[in-house]
Amino acid sequence: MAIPVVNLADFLSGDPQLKQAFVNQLGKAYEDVGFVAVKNHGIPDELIADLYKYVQQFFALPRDAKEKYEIPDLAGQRGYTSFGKEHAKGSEAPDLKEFFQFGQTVEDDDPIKSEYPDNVQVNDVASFNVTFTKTYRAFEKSGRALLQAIALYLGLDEHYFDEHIHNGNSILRAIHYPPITQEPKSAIRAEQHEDINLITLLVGASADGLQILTKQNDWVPVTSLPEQIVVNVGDMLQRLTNNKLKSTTHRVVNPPREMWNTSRYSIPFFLHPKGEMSLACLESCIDASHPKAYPDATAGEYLDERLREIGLKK
Ligand SMILES: O=C(O)CCC(=O)C(=O)O
Ligand SMILES: [Fe+2]
Repeated sequence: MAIPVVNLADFLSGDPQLKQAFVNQLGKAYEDVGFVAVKNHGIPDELIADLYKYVQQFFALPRDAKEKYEIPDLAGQRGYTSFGKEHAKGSEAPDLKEFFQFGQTVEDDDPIKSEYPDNVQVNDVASFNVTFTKTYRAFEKSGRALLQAIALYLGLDEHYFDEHIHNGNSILRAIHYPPITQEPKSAIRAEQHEDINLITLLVGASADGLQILTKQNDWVPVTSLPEQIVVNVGDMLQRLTNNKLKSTTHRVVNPPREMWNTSRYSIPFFLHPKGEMSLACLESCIDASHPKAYPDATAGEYLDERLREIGLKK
C-alpha cells in the first residue's frame, strides 16, 4: 500500500503555509494510517549506505565473535541479541531475527548519564561505532523536527517534546533476518506487534516483507522509495494522545520459498523520551466521546512493563 508521503523540507522551509500544510498532512496520516513515508528527511544517504555496509559485516562474523557482544543483564538494550531470543507480546514463538542495539551517549553534564548503560563497542568491524554514533544523532535531529510538527498538530507548544527527548532513551536497532533453512514451525521474521516508543524511523529495509494491519483488518505491504524513510507512531505517543494518533500493528513476513536463501536487514530508530516523561493522556485529547483510556504512567515505567512482556527483561 502506498502510505501517505510527506516532505520534511516543507516543515523546515520557513514558509508558514507550507509548514502548516505539513503539520496537517502528518497529523491526518497519523490519525488514519499511523505510518508515513518522509522525503527530504535529512539523514545523509552516504551515512545510511555506510551503516548498512558495517551492519552486514557485523552479522557476517562467526557466531562466537558476535556472542562476545551479547551482555546478559542489559535486557538486550545494548549490544547483540542472538537469534531466537525476542518474541512479540502475546506470542510464544520467537522471531526469526538477531539484532544489535545502540543507545544514547550523554555528552553534556546531564545527570541522566548514570542511568544509561554504556554502548557495547564493536572491535571486529572498523568504523562501526563512529557510524552508529553519527547515525543516531542524525535520526534524533529528524525525529525532533517530526515531533515538533506533531506537537503543533496537537495544539501544544512546538517545542513540547524537545526537553523530553534531549538525552532521551532512544535505541538504534540493526536487525538481521537470516536465510530460512527449513520450514518455520509457526514463526515469522517478526510477529505482529506495535512499537513501544514515541515514533519509529526506519531507513531502507533491504527487502520486502513489512506489512501493516489496516482498519479493515487486512494485511498490506508497506512500500516506500529508496530515498524515503518510513516513520510510524508507537504506543507511547498513542497513549499520550489518548488514542488520537494510531500505533498501527505491523509485522515482517517470510519471503516466498524461492527467496528463502536471502537475508533481510533493517535498521529502525526507536525514538524514546527520558524515562521521567509523563505519558498521562493530554487534556486536549480527552472529552465526553473520548474518555481517558489509560492510567497515568511515566515512559520509564511503561518501558519496563513492555520489556518484560517481550521476554527481554526478567
Ligand atoms: O524489519 C522491519 O522492517 C521492521 C522491524 C520492526 O517492526 C521492529 O523491529 O519493531
Ligand atoms: Fe516494529
